[in-house]
Amino acid sequence: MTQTVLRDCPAPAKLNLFLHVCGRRPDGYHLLQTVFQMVDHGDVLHFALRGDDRIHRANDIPGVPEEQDLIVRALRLLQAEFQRRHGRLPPGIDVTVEKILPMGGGLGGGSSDAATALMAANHLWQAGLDRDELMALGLPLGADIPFFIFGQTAFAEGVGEALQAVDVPDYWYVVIEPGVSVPTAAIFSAEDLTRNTEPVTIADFSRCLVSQTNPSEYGRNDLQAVASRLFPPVARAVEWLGRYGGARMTGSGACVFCAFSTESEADEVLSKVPSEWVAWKAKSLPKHPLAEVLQVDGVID
Ligand SMILES: C[C@@](CO)(OP(=O)(O)O)[C@H](O)COP(=O)(O)OP(=O)(O)OC[C@H]1O[C@@H](n2ccc(N)nc2=O)[C@H](O)[C@@H]1O
Ligand SMILES: Nc1ncnc2c1ncn2[C@@H]1O[C@H](COP(=O)(O)OP(=O)(O)O)[C@@H](O)[C@H]1O
Repeated sequence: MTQTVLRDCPAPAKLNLFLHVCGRRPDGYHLLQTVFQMVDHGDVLHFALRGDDRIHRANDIPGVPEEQDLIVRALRLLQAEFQRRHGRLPPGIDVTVEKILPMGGGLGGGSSDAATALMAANHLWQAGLDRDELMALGLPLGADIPFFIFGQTAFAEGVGEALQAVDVPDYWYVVIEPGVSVPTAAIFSAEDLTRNTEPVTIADFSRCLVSQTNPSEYGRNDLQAVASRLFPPVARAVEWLGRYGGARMTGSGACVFCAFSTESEADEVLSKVPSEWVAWKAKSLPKHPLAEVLQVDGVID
């Protein structure tokens, strides 16, 4: 084992270009259809092997105790799986997190951090899990984790774990953070949530893109009405950004996005965003950017 440090590992945000709730599993979890799109804005993680077997987050993240951090929990799961396969514990890891993404933003920050940690540690430890095995290991920690390990724009079904690659043209996205943190559970447990949207096919979505439909104008986000009712700043951000195109919420909120064909259009809208909100632009990423850092076949292409 030669490499002991992996620095500057990206953990990008995701946007749910649409999100339909099509039913419920017997255990109460909701069956979704969504298209996940990564964008070039996110957290940055650094990893260093330790002399002992401790998994340690080296910096504070306000509101996320180390023991509850999805990164720490994911690394412990992989450490245990390594022990099961190789009969010994791999070295511990110090993780440093540059936390950029807001929590409860619907950008999948915690899941993306955990996915990046799993891929980085699989590489550093030479643990030998293939992509499907890493995705299955991450799923119990968060439904978005398999997508980030899948590593490309995807049409997702089930709770988000049944993934198929889908081509979406490059767009520039303007994203508004409405300044509230939305707990996912509160949205899914709302009585007035739409839970019976008719299933669509990947071809329905792709056909719409061919006929020039902006990706944030296809379908809808079934979680948006409930989030807008419970968190009025979400409704205000949708209303404001909607003046410039098909604006909608990502995931269970709170962030709101709109797609633009050119960077200059995105810049123009960004310059007008009211100062009460944090806002940024990001370009779509067809592939996970960690691939360039790792350049390992079998983990991510
Ligand atoms: C909505 C999505 C869309 O990408 O993303 P976020 O907006 O959170 O980023 C995901 O499905 C978020 O999945 P996940 O990250 O596993 O959700 P959690 O926060 O663990 O879920 C909290 C609670 O919401 C409910 N829940 C969650 C997902 C789902 N498909 N059905 C549910 O009913 C469950 O009661 C669960 O205990
Ligand atoms: N590394 C992490 N980064 C962010 N949140 C984390 C992390 N680990 C655990 N969490 C928990 O996950 C919750 C959801 O955060 P996040 O994934 O960023 O938002 P969302 O699910 O809305 O996209 C947070 O409120 C926090 O309690």
